[in-house]
Amino acid sequence: MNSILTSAQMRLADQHTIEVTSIASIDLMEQASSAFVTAVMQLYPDKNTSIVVCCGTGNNGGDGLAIARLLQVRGYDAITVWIARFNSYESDDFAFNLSRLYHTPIAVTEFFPADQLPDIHQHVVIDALLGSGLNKPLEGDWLRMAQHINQANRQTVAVDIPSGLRADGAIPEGEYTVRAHEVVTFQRPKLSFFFPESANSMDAFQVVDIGLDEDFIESLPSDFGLVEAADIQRIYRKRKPFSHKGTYGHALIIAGSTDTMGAALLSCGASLYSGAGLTSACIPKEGLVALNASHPEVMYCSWADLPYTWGSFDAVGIGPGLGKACDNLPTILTYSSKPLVVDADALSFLGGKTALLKQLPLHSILTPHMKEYDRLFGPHGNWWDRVQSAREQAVALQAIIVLKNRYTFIVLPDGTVRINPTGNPAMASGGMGDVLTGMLVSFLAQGYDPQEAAVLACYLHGAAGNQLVAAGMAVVPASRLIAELPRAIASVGI
Ligand SMILES: NC(=O)C1=CN([C@@H]2O[C@H](COP(=O)(O)OP(=O)(O)OC[C@H]3O[C@@H](n4cnc5c(N)ncnc54)[C@H](OP(=O)(O)O)[C@@H]3O)[C@@H](O)[C@H]2O)[C@@H](O)CC1
Ligand SMILES: Nc1ncnc2c1ncn2[C@@H]1O[C@H](COP(=O)(O)OP(=O)(O)O)[C@@H](O)[C@H]1O
Ligand SMILES: [K+]
Repeated sequence: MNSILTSAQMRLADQHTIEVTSIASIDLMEQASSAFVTAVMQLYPDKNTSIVVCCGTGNNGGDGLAIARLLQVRGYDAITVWIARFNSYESDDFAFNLSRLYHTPIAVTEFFPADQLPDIHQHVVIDALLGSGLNKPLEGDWLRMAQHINQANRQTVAVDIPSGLRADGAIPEGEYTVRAHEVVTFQRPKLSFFFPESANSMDAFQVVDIGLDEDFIESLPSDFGLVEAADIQRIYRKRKPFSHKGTYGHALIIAGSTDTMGAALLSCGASLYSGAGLTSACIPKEGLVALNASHPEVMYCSWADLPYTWGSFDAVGIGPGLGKACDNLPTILTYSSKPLVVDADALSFLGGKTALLKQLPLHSILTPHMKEYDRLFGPHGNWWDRVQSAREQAVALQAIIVLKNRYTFIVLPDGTVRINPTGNPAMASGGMGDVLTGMLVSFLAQGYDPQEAAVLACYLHGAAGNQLVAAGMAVVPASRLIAELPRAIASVGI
């Protein structure tokens, strides 16, 4: 897992690297700038590309100056530098890099507050105005400069972070930032990149290694970690040669109603294709023909039989398309001591029912999307607040909260958060969450503990979607994703 640092921790890592490895801070800036330039050269290999580098006077601006020089050394001849001299401050490394720039043919123009900014004719803008040192919203000349860059509507690449975007904390609605097509960020992604509000500031990011001390970074206490393929390799257990259906557990999906039987079928299919030894469906009887036609492997369990058969299930999920039958949830909670997966209608049913929420078996998995989350725990004005609230709720309920979005936040009972990187907009269609629920129940049934099951299911769900997009699909229906699950699992190990 890749820990994600706050900007204060990033500064610590910066200082630590300088002290321990005896690298001078100016050389660290050079390493960062060189890594940035390598990324830019891949984005714009044509060395005739005209580029304007817009620099502040702190270390982000210092990076910008070094980037301009290094691009020129690597053969890019159409480089212009603008410096925003909007106050008297300049960092030492900025000043040093400015003196280096005067030995090059690069044209440097400094803008003071009263100056008019010329039109931007260049093909690419490199945004090095402000970085992780941002401590207030853009205003005055800084705001005008950011607006000028955005209005030029050129290809914009931000150094470390789009100027004006904060690295962590709530992103207030309407906060103005430079709008970057690509962010080349140093060493670790910034936490704010994973919040939907950052979509106003950036389309994509890539992380470049600038040589900070990785052991030190990983030793810092971090509440947020990015799930990596290596985590999935570590968690996933290969199927054994002498195993049989009993080895992989019995999953029960309680779902569906007359009008929403498809949700139940999708969950059951996902359980089956994720490898549960047996999958049973507790659905309204009128869904049986459809169930047998779509997934003949799945068995049926009636509501009347549930109290007697409950002990035979290794994991239970409840909620997709369940409708009115949610009224049975209080009874179900009296049966269960094992963790449940609670989704969709069952989550809405639990909204505001604090006493019932507290009856959930320990380490149950709740899988709300944003609206379901707010229905459960009250409205939140932004994603930062929602995630902080989910951390408190996960600790209070000793539950795992899978807060679904482009980047799903898997919030663990100790209040720490795992961020799932996989998935894509081709998956943004109805039924996708029902598939995730089936996968979660399946992995629980196979004996993964709830935290492992949550990480595994979210990662493989998105990985299956990514595989289908890579194979040429622009849209991925949920039923198609199910069929891809075995291949996504195979990519981890057969
Ligand atoms: N950490 C690392 O690993 C490495 C980091 N590196 C680079 O350093 C960057 C961080 O640099 P940094 O700390 O000098 O801050 P930076 O963003 O340039 O701001 C400077 C000054 O701006 C001011 N200011 C703030 N907000 C403002 C606003 N809204 N409007 C107006 N002014 C505002 C504020 O001054 P104040 O207002 O407090 O007087 C602040 O002091 C980082 O993003 C990366 O690019 C790499 O070189 C090497 C490795
Ligand atoms: N743009 C996207 N990028 C990544 N994952 C997505 C995207 N859109 C949807 N998903 C995933 O699809 C699922 C949607 O869940 P949900 O909204 O509950 O769907 P439904 O209720 O229709 O079954 C979540 O797991 C979410 O992470
Ligand atoms: K920047």
